[in-house]
Amino acid sequence: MTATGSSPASCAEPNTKEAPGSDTDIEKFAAAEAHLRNTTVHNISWQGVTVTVKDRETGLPKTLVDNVHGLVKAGEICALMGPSGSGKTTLLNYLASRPTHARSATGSVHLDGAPPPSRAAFRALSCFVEQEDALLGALTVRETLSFSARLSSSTGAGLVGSRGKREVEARIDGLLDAFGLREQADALVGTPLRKGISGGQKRRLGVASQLITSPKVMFLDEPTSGLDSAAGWEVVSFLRGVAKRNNLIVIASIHQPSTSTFNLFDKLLLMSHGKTHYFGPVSAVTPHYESLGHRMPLQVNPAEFLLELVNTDFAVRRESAVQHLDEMQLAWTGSSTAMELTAALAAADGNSSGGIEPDAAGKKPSFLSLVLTLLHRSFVKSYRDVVVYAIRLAMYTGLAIMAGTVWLRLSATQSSIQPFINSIFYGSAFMSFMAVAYTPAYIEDYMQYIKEKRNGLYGATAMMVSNFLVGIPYLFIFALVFSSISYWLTNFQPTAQAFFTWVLWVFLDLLAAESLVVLLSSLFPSFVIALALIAFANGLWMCVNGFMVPPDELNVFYKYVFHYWDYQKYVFENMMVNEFSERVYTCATTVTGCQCMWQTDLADQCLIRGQGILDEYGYQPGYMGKDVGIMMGIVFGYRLVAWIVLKLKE
Ligand SMILES: Nc1ncnc2c1ncn2[C@@H]1O[C@H](COP(=O)(O)OP(=O)(O)OP(=O)(O)O)[C@@H](O)[C@H]1O
Repeated sequence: MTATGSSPASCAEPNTKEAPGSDTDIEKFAAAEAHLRNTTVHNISWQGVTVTVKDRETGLPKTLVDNVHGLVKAGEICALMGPSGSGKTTLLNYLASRPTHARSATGSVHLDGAPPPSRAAFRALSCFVEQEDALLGALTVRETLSFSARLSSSTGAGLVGSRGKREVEARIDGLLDAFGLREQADALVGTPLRKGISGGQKRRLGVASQLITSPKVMFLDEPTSGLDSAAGWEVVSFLRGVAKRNNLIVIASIHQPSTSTFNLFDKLLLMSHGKTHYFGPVSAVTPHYESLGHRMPLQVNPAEFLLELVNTDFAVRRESAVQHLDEMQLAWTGSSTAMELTAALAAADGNSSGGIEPDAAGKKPSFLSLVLTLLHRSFVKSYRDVVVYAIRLAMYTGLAIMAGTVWLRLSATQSSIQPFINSIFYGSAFMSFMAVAYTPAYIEDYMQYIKEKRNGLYGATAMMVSNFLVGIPYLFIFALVFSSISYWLTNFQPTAQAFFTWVLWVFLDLLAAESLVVLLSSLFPSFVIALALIAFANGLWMCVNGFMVPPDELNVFYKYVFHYWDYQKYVFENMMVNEFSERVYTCATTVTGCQCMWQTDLADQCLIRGQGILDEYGYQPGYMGKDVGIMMGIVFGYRLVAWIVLKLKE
């Protein structure tokens, strides 16, 4: 194993730092990185990888990756490079055993010359770092690693149970040091409202959090995209250090690395139009092209030079450019480097020691332990990230003050009856509507879930259960705060029982509204689309809940298609029953005598029995238990469909 961290050459990059991976580094990190050491997988090889999709436009087969071979040994870091659309991500997904959305995908991927015993075994031995690695902004750097360890399907959780917390802490400290994040350990990752660590540090944290599960093979999709050259160099340099010290295999697609970042890689797979144009040592790529008559000018970034050579997108005369590209590709297949690769592949297959099984050390955490860890993580996020609940609490408090002061101290007279009804409708509908503010926080959790699901950490059930449970106390607090202010200011029926019944219905309203947000945001995890759909759904529920058009008047389509499973119907109906079923209102007295707008059995006493108002809507008391059951059913239904959506997206 060599330790040759290159120093950066360009002046835009830190030239005082040395890339980790030196002999002193190996000693320094020996103990802290013991868990990362790869003694199991000696190489990964792939042969004849061909991925074909159904062309979106023509419907005809389109080959994205065409008969690609390669071999990367333990301790090597390989760059997958090529112009945009050359098939890098597709190949990376195929190698990492992830979905490629292909019509057909063929070819073999071997570990130490033999196919892995199963997809699950391969995944346990490897990890994939996404291009936009989702991190939770409200967690600190150390917490991010700690939760990854606790959720991890291999070693992390096993350690928490068996070898203890200290061992996990030691691993986390080791990773913080290895990725230069020790000083940021207690810094927040960063939310839109609270600045956190830099983009490069986030990327390093994303890589480190995948390493906590001790993978032997790492796949990274453009780990430097969106970073400046200095930050990009640091990411690859730290990665190289860890790979060298621990004999890991690293394969990373990379867009346009700077010279010094490019030189950190040991091997290069250069692709264009899905085909291999070069696979071999980085140091031999310029000689290869020189032998084809393409001398690299001095002072030119080799990566840029190579990308320009194999890119036909901007060619003035495209046909001749494509023809020239084909000739270069043909020249590669006949080159000595290609022959060496063929021989190395044959040797690797010849030395096969049978399928490699992942270490048995790590146990999968139990479902309960996963849910508790997710609850803990969501709880930390809930009180630290104001977007999750604090802003909503402020909003609901503002809404309560506004509603309470607009409908201020209504009296039990007939002129207050319509304002009472309006207030009931407005409060319940608006509370539901404002649940839309939960969308960004949920989409962040969703993205995190997708990433962690792909890495085999936990599934849809653990996600849905923990998400549901963590919201309950907050929603109850919202309901209590909103009701405590608006109920008494408005002067709804002033009894404790009526008040707590009211709180219950506001709580159920919020529970259903948040479940609707979860469902629609799971279906369309894009803020704008989810927002539009949630607003539309709320608009629909408001129209058909019985306030705008009394249920008996509602046309049959809306009544039978939407009204009965509109959760706002049950909230509105029960709040109306709560206010009117046991209250009596005075009629107006004029010079001509008593004038009652609602005629009830109390008209001769110049009073209106509240039930008379309920009769107009067809509402009767005594159905609260049943209606609570229906509300729970609707909440459960939303969650169930959201769970199915998450399952299908797996
Ligand atoms: N079903 C499809 N029909 C047509 N083209 C497709 C289809 N699926 C993928 N492609 C195209 O195939 C090409 C290969 O995609 P891939 O993401 O693997 O390339 P890439 O080299 O990683 O590109 P980039 O560097 O831009 O991420 C892209 O141009 C993509 O748009």
